[in-house]
Amino acid sequence: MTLLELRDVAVTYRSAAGDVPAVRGVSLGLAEGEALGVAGESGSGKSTLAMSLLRLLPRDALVSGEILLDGEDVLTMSWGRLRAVRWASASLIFQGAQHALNPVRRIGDQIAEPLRVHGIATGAAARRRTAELLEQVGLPAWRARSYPHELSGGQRQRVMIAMALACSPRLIVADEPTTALDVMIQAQVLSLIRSLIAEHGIGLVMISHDLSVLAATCDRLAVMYAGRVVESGPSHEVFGDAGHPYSRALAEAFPTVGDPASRMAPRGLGGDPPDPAHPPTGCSFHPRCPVSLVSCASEPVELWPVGRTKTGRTEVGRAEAGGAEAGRAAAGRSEVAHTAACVHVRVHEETR
Ligand SMILES: Nc1ncnc2c1ncn2[C@@H]1O[C@H](COP(=O)(O)OP(=O)(O)OP(=O)(O)O)[C@@H](O)[C@H]1O
Repeated sequence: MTLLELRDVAVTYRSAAGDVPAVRGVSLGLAEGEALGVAGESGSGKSTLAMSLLRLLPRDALVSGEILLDGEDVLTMSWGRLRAVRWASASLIFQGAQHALNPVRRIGDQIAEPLRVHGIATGAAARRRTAELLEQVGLPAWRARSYPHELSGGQRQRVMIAMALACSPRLIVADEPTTALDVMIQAQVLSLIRSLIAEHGIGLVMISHDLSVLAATCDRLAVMYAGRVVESGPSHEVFGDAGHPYSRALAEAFPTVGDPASRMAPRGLGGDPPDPAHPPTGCSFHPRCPVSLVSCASEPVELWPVGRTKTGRTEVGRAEAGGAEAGRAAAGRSEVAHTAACVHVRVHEETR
């Protein structure tokens, strides 16, 4: 069953220097208990998309489209309803979240806060639930009496995960949840997130610039470039056999988790990400694309079916036309490979 559905979501920030269209026409779906990774370079609009899911954007940001959580549009619900939905239905683990803990309050009190605010448990019941949550994230129950400065960065991030789980949400949005942690702790926290969402059947939207981390954690991946989803599909296909030249470059830019050989030669992406306030004409990726043609600078953007969810519903994303022609020009490749390399959004027929 569909838990979350984004339909043509667009976000534009207003600034003194002009409008910044940070997210442009994103349509994605997430089934119950499914994990979706959203990847892209800095400035591609990942965090903006994550924040929009819980309507946490600055008030002056212009948001359009629909964000349906269990069929209810987050963008149009009342503030009262939105407060109930945050934490109770959907919660957020954000970038560097472990620094967000209140330094002068005990861990247990902070974990119990959402339980109290949402009327789920108080007093002894809240203490029992807090102990249970600490144990679920691999910390001893006595840590409830600790202050944040008595914990390591990884332990603090575990506390944030416990807080996100407190009200038994159906969806967790995790924005770069392990970025501030060292590699060993990162792997432990990722494996914890993976096992908890599987155990509790929670849907996960995880944001990262690192496609390999997402591929190791998520069932499906969506790759963003200049505010658009340029490719989405099952993780093994998008990471292992990407259709869009940008997804390929992103996959090659990071070592594969668990493959030491790939650490030896991570290939960087050439050029800089575009300025979202002034995206390139035609295909946004064309100035950096290894297979672009002159026409890629002017070809219009078209709607293209990009995948099928578990429920069989077809997702619609935006394809950047012009790629097909570029593909035909790629010397020595078969027609199928041309299409795979250059139809900028591939059609993934998921058969699960
Ligand atoms: N409050 C804001 N006002 C104006 N522009 C903003 C605001 N927040 C983000 N932006 C701009 O929107 C674009 C997308 O930013 P966003 O943070 O969503 O990207 P990102 O992919 O998450 O990048 P990062 O990984 O660096 O966080 C960027 O150009 C950013 O400068």
